[in-house]
Amino acid sequence: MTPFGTRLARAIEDRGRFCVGIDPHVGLLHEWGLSDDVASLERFALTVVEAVAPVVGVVKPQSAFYERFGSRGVAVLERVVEESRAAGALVLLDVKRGDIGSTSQAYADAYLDPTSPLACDAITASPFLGFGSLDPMVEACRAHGAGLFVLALTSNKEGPEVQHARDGERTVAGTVLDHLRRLNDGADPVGSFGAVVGATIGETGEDLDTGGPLLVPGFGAQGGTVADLERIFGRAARWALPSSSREVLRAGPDVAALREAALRGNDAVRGLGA
Ligand SMILES: O=c1ccn([C@@H]2O[C@H](COP(=O)(O)O)[C@@H](O)[C@H]2O)c(=O)[nH]1
Repeated sequence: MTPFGTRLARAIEDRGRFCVGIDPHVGLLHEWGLSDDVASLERFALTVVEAVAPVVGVVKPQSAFYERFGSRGVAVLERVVEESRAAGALVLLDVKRGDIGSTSQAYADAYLDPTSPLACDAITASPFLGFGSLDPMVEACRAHGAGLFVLALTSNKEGPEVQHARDGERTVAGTVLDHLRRLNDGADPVGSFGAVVGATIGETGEDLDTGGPLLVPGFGAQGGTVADLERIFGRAARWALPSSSREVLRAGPDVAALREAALRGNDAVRGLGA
């Protein structure tokens, strides 16, 4: 199986680095003239898929917005994953899983094993039960050519309390980034083990180049700009995936307008890391 990093490098080359979040917020359902029910969730999410999955490299559905409708919402998520992949986009499911190792194995089976109904190209994971607790997910990525994006420096204002905490010389975030560097060692052109680093984090002094990709939420609605990306990431931005949900989704429900918003985002970040 082709490693995720290789597939991602191709997707960036062919379609660009911009990642569109498919987050059916209740407020957006209403802005689109829809109700807060499963039929509307499906209409919203599949409209976004139709508009953006044929043109962007990566889409990022946020699992919470589907889970809140129970099993019927998860069935919609399954369609989002399947139809996005059929349209040629990689699917990075934002689900931020992490637990003791034996349960991490079940998460790996659920999202990273291609025989699962919810199999994706990559997922987000939380390392805060200890990086080693993610080993089953790491092994599943190696076995199935999937990718893992591990929280390191998140875009929310509460993140630094934990992520900037120090154990001797190293911060918690720095330790996460070191683990990722080890996992990506020797990968060419880029590894399959990414970090989640927000566009809103400001200066941290951390080395963000791990040899793997960087998922960069916080771009757009949370205030992150192209200038922030250039300042925070420098050369490491060559493997960055700036990600935006609400800012693109507000262009809907018109399919052409949504696609235009995604293409605009893609153009804005094309030259990063050059
Ligand atoms: O540090 C993080 C990690 C994940 N997210 C997720 O990204 C999107 C952001 O949505 P916007 O509408 O573009 O603000 C959302 O799904 C978050 O859960 C993040 O924002 N920050």
